[in-house]
Amino acid sequence: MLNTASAQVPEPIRVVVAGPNGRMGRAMMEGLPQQSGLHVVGGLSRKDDDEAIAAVLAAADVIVDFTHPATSPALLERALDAGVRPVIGTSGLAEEVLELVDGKAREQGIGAVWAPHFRLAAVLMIRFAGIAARYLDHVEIIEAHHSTKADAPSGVARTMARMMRDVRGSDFVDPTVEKETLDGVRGGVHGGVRVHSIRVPDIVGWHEVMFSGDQEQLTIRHHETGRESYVPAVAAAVQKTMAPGVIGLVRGYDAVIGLAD
Ligand SMILES: NC(=O)C1=CN([C@@H]2O[C@H](COP(=O)(O)OP(=O)(O)OC[C@H]3O[C@@H](n4cnc5c(N)ncnc54)[C@H](OP(=O)(O)O)[C@@H]3O)[C@@H](O)[C@H]2O)C=CC1
Ligand SMILES: O=C(O)C1=N[C@H](C(=O)O)C[C@H](O)C1
Repeated sequence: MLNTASAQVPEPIRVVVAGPNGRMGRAMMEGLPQQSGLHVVGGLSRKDDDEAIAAVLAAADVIVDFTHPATSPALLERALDAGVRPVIGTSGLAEEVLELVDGKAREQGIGAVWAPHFRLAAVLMIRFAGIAARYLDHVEIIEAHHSTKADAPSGVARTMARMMRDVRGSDFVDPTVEKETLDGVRGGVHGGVRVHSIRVPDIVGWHEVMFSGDQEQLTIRHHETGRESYVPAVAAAVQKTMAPGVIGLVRGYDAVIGLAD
């Protein structure tokens, strides 16, 4: 005899996608409905008025945000006030915004996820760079993206520069160039880490971290070729925000998947 009590199917998680017409938004709108346990209820665009935003948020459990640092903070705040859990991929957000998300999520007793990169190999690159930063005195980051990317440097480059400076506990050695014959030629700098941003058509994402020690160099490189593979990772982050006991902001895709040290 069928035991109907144990055959209950859980309700799907209702997801709204911010920026559904952007490159990442399109990938989410196409891919997330295929993910088990998820139901995409709609998208939120800058064109939507207050009423439309309120209606979509009222029908959602989670908001997936790959938009722009100018508009993302207000939308995230609004979503959190409505009790909707954010999964944030937008780059260029200030630390204060992430702290606000964490605080509001805790107030509401709900989860949230932010990740500078939602790909496994990218997370490994960030981890490996953190290890090498403890031992090698010189490092520079080169990142390349499509020419329509809004921000520079990439969120990942910024995150890695800060993280490497933090694990080292002091600035990296940043050699002085006696005469720069082109303004800005040495890139941006954080904690002695030089960061160089390349913008050309048709590159999805490319990061290289180049360390130098004593008569030796170490290069860690990540290169991605498409956006479809973000979908299962973002779906895992959506699930994470809903997991029992997850309250406040979970930082990094490594924390979402419980990557072992
Ligand atoms: N964490 C990660 O793993 C990844 C993060 N990203 C980040 O996700 C974000 C989106 O990337 P991508 O999809 O390539 O970007 P797109 O420019 O293709 O799309 C962004 C969308 O955001 C919306 N938007 C809201 N506010 C603004 C604004 N002020 N200016 C421009 N667009 C705005 C637009 O939609 P509308 O007009 O409908 O509102 C637009 O379609 C970026 O910050 C990027 O760095 C990208 C890939 C991976
Ligand atoms: O804009 C992109 O495309 C990407 N942005 C993220 C970043 O700024 O680090 C991550 C990835 O490199 C793709």
